Amino acid sequence: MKKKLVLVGNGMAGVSCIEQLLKLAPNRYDITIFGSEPHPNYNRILLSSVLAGDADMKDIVINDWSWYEENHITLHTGQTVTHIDKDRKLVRTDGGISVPYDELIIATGSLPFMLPLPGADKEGVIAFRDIKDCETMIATAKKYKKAIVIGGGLLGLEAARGLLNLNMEVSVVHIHPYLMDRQLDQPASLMLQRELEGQGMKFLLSKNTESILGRKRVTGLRFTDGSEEAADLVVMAVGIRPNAALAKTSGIECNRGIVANDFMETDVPNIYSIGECAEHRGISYGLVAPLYEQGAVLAKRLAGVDTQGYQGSVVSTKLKVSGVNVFSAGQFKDSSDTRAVRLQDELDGVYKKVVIRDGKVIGAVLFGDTADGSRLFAMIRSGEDVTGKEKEVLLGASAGGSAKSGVDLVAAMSDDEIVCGCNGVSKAGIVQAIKEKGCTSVNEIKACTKASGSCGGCKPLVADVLAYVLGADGVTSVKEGICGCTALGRDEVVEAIKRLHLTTSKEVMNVLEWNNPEGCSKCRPAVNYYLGMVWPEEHEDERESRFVNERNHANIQKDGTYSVVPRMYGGVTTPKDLMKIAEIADKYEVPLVKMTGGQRIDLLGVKKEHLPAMWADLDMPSGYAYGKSLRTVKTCVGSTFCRFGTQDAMGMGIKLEKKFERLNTPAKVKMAVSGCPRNCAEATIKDFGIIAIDGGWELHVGGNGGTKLRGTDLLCKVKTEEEVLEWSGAYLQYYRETGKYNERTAEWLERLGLDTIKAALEKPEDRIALNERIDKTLGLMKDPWKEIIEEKKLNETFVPLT
Ligand SMILES: Cc1cc2nc3c(=O)[nH]c(=O)nc-3n(C[C@H](O)[C@H](O)[C@H](O)COP(=O)(O)OP(=O)(O)OC[C@H]3O[C@@H](n4cnc5c(N)ncnc54)[C@H](O)[C@@H]3O)c2cc1C
Ligand SMILES: NC(=O)c1ccc[n+]([C@@H]2O[C@H](COP(=O)([O-])OP(=O)(O)OC[C@H]3O[C@@H](n4cnc5c(N)ncnc54)[C@H](O)[C@@H]3O)[C@@H](O)[C@H]2O)c1
Ligand code: SF4
Ligand code: FES
Repeated sequence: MKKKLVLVGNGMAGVSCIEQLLKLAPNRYDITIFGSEPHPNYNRILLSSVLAGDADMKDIVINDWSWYEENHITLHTGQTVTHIDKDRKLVRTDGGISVPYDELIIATGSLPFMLPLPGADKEGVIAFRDIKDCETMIATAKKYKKAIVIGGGLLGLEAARGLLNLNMEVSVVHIHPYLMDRQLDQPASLMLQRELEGQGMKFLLSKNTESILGRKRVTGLRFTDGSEEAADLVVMAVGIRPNAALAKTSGIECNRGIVANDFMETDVPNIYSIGECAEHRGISYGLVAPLYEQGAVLAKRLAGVDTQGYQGSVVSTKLKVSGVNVFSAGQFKDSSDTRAVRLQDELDGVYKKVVIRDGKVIGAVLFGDTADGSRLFAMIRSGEDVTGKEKEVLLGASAGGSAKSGVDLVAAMSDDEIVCGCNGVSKAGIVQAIKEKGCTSVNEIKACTKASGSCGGCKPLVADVLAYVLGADGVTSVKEGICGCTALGRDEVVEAIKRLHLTTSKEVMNVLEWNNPEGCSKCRPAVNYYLGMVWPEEHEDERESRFVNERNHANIQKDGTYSVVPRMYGGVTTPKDLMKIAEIADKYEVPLVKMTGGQRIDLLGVKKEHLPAMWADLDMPSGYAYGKSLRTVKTCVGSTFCRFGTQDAMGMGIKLEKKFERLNTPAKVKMAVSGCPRNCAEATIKDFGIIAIDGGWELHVGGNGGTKLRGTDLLCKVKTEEEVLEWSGAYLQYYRETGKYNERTAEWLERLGLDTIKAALEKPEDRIALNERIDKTLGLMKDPWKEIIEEKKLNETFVPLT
């Protein structure tokens, strides 16, 4: 007769343990699982993605109903185990079911901590823990406008991002002065705050909530400093508590969590505990990686396979908010016995910190560029001595000046480096699955190894390992929709817009059966761009689909003020314009005037209400320093003044900027013109760089000077200025027509390949046709501020910040 194994808690840790056990000893137990929730086992982590519109509820099921059947597991959903009878060895549920056990696993997870505030029981006050909470938020967003998230940790920020995507106005209330204080130090936290403010999130920092206002339903919060903030929805994300009540009332030893030894055994024979409810060596974890390790140990124990036992885990975290790269691992705070190596680049928004004690890396924080995360995490785990190499450790992939990415990064990784942190899968594990099991796609790797199956953050790295082993052509790419609202990719959406003559986002989303009819913050700006690109005359730009900076035609700064950058073609100005700018800076008491990297003047710290009047006084075109558009054409003085110059770089730059200003492009575009190969305008790190040579010009493409440094490739050499304009027009239009929204030219070029692009532009008739299309679009572009001021549409069109 088989032994009876009962699992209480149908969640991530418990079921993962059962999966392992079935592999090790498929016929050893009769298994029964109880779960309070009415669902089969699902990926709780991806609730953030569901809320953000990047995944569907059906995508997050890990094991569907049939899995239980196929493995002969008796599943009782919607049943909460309320009592464990240790003497008679049976469990009882609130629904009256009673089941005997030989072995019992308690994996009841955590409960969200609800602040015991007056009014916390009002309608509209919820946590973010399960499918029900997620559905409540989605439904609330259809009816109400304003949400407050209490808690600026991982969960709070992911909830806030999701609610923004659902078109709610979102404020995050945080008790400390810095966000994610449990994972980040102050500089990284400030950079994160700035980035999220740019995405439209509002923060109320150092705020302690005193009570929740409203009669039946919440209407707002009152803080201990006396201030109040309105809200139709309050989401509490202030941490979790191990759900140990069942164990406690059943006489099993508990502290904060259920006390378990290295073999996940409680103090009662045949009763084990794993997951967030368990406490191992004084620690209850709140991330899946350690919980899966605990499950693997217990599976071995129950299968009778030798194990060293669970030794505890060092954890690493990544925030799952699109467009934000944050990584934190180990002990990242400074103390008297630690030293830290730091790198901070405010221009590119990159911050890296590595904390060292006794010659060993013990913690790291990365913001902006997290490519080194897995390498640093491997060092923290291995405890290798890095004495004398501390700076190399910090610079890592970017040592030597050129940041490694993609396949190069994989090549530099050691075999035991972890690729998937959630599931503990190393590079060697993935390489083995490719070579021995014939995996050719990320999905197949997921099925074989579990890598990428939890938070999904490692998907790009798994894809890079595939490309490293199989070469780019050997990898089967799986079709991915442009966001969770649709399964259609970029090309299919653009093709449908053309074929079905769709001219508004509403039409696109209705006709193509978006599963979220309103779209989300990922697809709305993308669809708006594609429509404008395909139908420049018919499509009316949908301002509400644009990001906040583009809606307000200015760059929001970290303190809520704006920056104003007037257009200065080719970086050339006049004394008259300079005097005007100086007078206006003085008149509006602009706190800071600064030159930008693109040779423009930036007036920083401008109050929102001063923007229209300032632009009216300036009477200069907008510099588009905020837009997915041509930003600047940087020039050197060229032959006009420089003794080395062979061509008129400034003149060429001015012509280009006048031609392409205001053009909508998939992502920002930067240009530069140098008057000779000395290349003082740094044209070889621009999207389109022009370098004068004897008797003509070289046209360089696909450069990027940001976090992912990329030098340009030579497109061609031409003789005349007219040819420069013709090739650049054709190139930009080809990028506009084939680029994915948000894809810089450097990524686009790598995706398409230089040869494809050259072939598309090679024939004069193709270049002429592309130029005709770009000219049509350019002819329709208007200066936004001029339009606002002239048409006196100020109050209607100037959307206040959300
Ligand atoms: C929105 C969100 C995003 C997250 N993102 C990440 C991330 O990116 N990375 C990461 O590592 N972690 C993340 N986490 C944390 C991760 O989801 C948890 O660490 C993990 O789910 C814990 O697994 P568990 O099995 O211990 O608990 P759970 O998954 O909570 O499972 C416990 C289950 O037991 C059930 N249960 C409780 N008591 C009883 C009872 N008496 N009888 C029957 N059933 C019972 C519960 O209803 C629940 O379904 C996230 C969590 C949330 C909420
Ligand atoms: N990407 C990820 O890895 C991820 C995402 C979501 C959730 N999770 C996990 O889920 C669990 C819950 O996440 P969490 O963010 O709630 O927990 P947390 O403990 O990490 O963060 C809670 C935050 O709330 C703040 N806080 C506490 N009291 C407050 C108050 N009265 N007012 C305002 N702020 C207050 C704390 O300072 C803290 O920063 C954690 O274990 C977390 O690791 C992980
Ligand atoms: S790139 Fe050549 S022309 Fe231009 S400033 Fe430098 S040396 Fe002079
Ligand atoms: S790192 Fe989370 S799924 Fe791989």
